[in-house]
Amino acid sequence: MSLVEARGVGRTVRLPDDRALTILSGVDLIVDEGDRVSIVGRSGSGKSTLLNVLGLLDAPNEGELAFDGRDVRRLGSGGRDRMRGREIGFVFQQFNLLPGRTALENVQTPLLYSSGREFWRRERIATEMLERVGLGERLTTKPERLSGGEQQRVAIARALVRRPRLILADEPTGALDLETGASVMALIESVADETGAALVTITHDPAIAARAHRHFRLADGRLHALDGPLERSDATERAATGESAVPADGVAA
Ligand SMILES: Nc1ncnc2c1ncn2[C@@H]1O[C@H](COP(=O)(O)OP(=O)(O)OP(=O)(O)O)[C@@H](O)[C@H]1O
Repeated sequence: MSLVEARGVGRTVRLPDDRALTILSGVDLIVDEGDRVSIVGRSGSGKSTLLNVLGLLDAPNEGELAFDGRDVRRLGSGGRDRMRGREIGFVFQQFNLLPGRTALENVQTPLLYSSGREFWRRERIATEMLERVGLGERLTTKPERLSGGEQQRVAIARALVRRPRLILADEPTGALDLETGASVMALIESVADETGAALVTITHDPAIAARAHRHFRLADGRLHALDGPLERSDATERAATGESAVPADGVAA
């Protein structure tokens, strides 16, 4: 069974002058367990909106959206919040860490909404996750004293600490230099591999997009599959050599 199934999904918002703005239209996307999907597109094409819809943050006004076989519209807002907290992890360009809180406190935050063993063992679980991302020595360090790459590692640990089945990454390497970005991406992929999570990455960077198994482009709110799904080895080789499977502006001709 697919993890996420979006069929004919559309999202329209009402502007302050009462005009309607259609941001997404007729989007079909199926994401399976363990999938690696990249989405490119020009600024303003609707990428973040699509990620918010897939992450159950924004509701579609059209079409059907199912998560783990369940119709998201029937869940109600409490059910959507619980499903998001348990099953979905977000990684953003701007890390979004809580300032003034240690790395360990930041990573524990999602576990405050868990229950039972996960709740009571939250410090141990968060510590193990920080060790997993190579920050076992920085547990009590606050984000403002960490480098950009380290901050993103904390954010990754926080996103993945509940072992979500879907990871949604919005420009996860956008604030990092090329080398740090590639290592951060490799880290997200390896943790996703361990847990069998699906990974959907929005990026402007063709090398990051090429690391995925399936590639899409959003243009004017419509999602297009890019030609010829790349084999993993081919994608990795292209990423390593800087050769692009996706045009530099992220928009296919
Ligand atoms: N709630 C909203 N109300 C009004 N307009 C919105 C709203 N959300 C998004 N938009 C508009 O919809 C369009 C798509 O926004 P979105 O953030 O999804 O694009 P994007 O592809 O992620 O852009 P970027 O790459 O610049 O982050 C933009 O023109 C944006 O201004």
